[in-house]
Amino acid sequence: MSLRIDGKKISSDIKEELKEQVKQLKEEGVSVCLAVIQVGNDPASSVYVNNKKKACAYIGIESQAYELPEETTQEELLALIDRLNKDDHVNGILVQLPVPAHMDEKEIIQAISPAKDVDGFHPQSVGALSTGEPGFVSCTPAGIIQLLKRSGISIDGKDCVVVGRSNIVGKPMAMLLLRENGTVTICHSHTKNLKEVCQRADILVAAIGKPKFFDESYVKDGAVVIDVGIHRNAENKLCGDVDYDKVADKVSAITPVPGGVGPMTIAMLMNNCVEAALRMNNR
Ligand SMILES: Nc1nc2c(c(=O)[nH]1)N[C@@H](CN(C=O)c1ccc(C(=O)N[C@@H](CCC(=O)O)C(=O)O)cc1)CN2
Ligand SMILES: [Mg+2]
Repeated sequence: MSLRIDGKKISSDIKEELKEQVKQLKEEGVSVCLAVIQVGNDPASSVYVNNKKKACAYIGIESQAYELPEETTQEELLALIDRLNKDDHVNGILVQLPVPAHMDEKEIIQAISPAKDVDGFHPQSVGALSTGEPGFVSCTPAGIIQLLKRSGISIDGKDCVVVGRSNIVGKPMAMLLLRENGTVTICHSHTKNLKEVCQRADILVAAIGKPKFFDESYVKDGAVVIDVGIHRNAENKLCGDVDYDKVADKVSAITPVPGGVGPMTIAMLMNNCVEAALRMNNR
């Protein structure tokens, strides 16, 4: 029997801890405020933005929602970000991704002040992660580290294989595992013998973006499997990059989809907002 890593439970524990911390900070006169910007009305994005607002309300973080029309120009969005960067009341700023095709995502991410970059997507935040300087860490990979730690899974000295090299998940994931003294391999579309590399993993992070790609032939007995994928089939049922039913019996621990990595993203966003307020108040 493998351990089913319960991201719902762990994220809810983290939110409880943050709620207590925010209550304490309020008593000391420190408030926490997150500005969430959505451009257009992509239905999935609207769900995520709504969940972020709900998490803020639960924890006691003020949220400011900016719901901008699809035809908003790059300049208009940059002007809003500039205004929020300069607003001392606002601790964290995020732009929900993806932005509409006519916008320049890179320029938008770079416009957010690194001090308020609670998504951890700014190049300065990414750079700080690799050099060990203080900075915000991308929420999904940070959440995965919490899932492992809070499940009593040690990373030190382990063979960690990350499949996927996106700026938001794969690359920061590799840096975080390295920071925890894992021996890290990053695989991608040009990797030769992907299966053999995955079979060596003590900890396999699947972020390839293909539904149920990883079956039991990719994992070694007793490995820990973290599934970052989220896919919806024709019947609206969710699945990950890992074929859970085929893999679960062979491994020591595995995250389900839904209810594994996904819920941690918002919990870690909330954590970064509190961290931003602490830093802005020199705590
Ligand atoms: N600015 C950002 N944009 C996007 C991010 C991000 O971190 N910052 N990540 C994703 C969307 N996202 C949060 O924004 C997100 C995705 C999924 C989940 C989640 O809890 N998933 C559930 C399933 C939910 C469902 O039913 O669809 C799970 O896996 O259990 C939370 C947040 C892209 N954009
Ligand atoms: Mg404040």
